[in-house]
Amino acid sequence: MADIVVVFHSGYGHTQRVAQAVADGAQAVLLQIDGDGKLPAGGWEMLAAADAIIFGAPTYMGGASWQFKRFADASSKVWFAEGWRDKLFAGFTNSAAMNGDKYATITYLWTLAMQHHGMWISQGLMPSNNKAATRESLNYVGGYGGLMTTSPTDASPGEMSKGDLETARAFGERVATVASRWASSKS
Ligand SMILES: Cc1cc2nc3c(=O)[nH]c(=O)nc-3n(C[C@H](O)[C@H](O)[C@H](O)COP(=O)(O)O)c2cc1C
Repeated sequence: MADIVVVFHSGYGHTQRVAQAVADGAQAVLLQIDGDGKLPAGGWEMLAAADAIIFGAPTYMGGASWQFKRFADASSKVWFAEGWRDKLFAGFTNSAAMNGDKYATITYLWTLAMQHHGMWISQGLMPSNNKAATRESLNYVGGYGGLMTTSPTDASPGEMSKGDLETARAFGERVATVASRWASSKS
């Protein structure tokens, strides 16, 4: 089985819930960036050992939270040594508005993966975009480049859409499937 790490920041717990669902689907380890933008002890080593890294950040003011960006900037040390070259990457974001400029965050996560010479895994589910679709349908938010989920500003993490969490789980499963194919093609 591939070694997958979900590295994420969450200011108020919503993105954390999504991260948990992604990790459940991918059978991945969770690595939380703290309120100062730092990883716990051993975090960089976990990332170095991973076959696939899934980035997660809430969308704040049309981009990733500053704590995630601090982590990203700190990864420049890894970048110098090309330490993440040819790893698999994927990304997700949660925000309050259905659009809310989430795609800007996904684009940033993709750019970070590209700077590290990585391979990007897309969201992988068709959107639920017909009249029969409901808020709890899979990929109702309609992401392609990465997983996008939505929680209204007055909703607690416990009130997140079950459909979004199922979508997150399916996204995690996709990363695990691709990662195991990738690992077997290298051996
Ligand atoms: C500083 C700040 C900026 C935000 N900017 C956006 C935004 O640009 N678009 C949006 O849809 N929601 C925005 N939101 C709402 C958050 O994305 C939303 O509450 C999200 O669930 C927070 O995730 P978290 O609980 O993991 O921190 C913003 C929230 C904060 C606190």
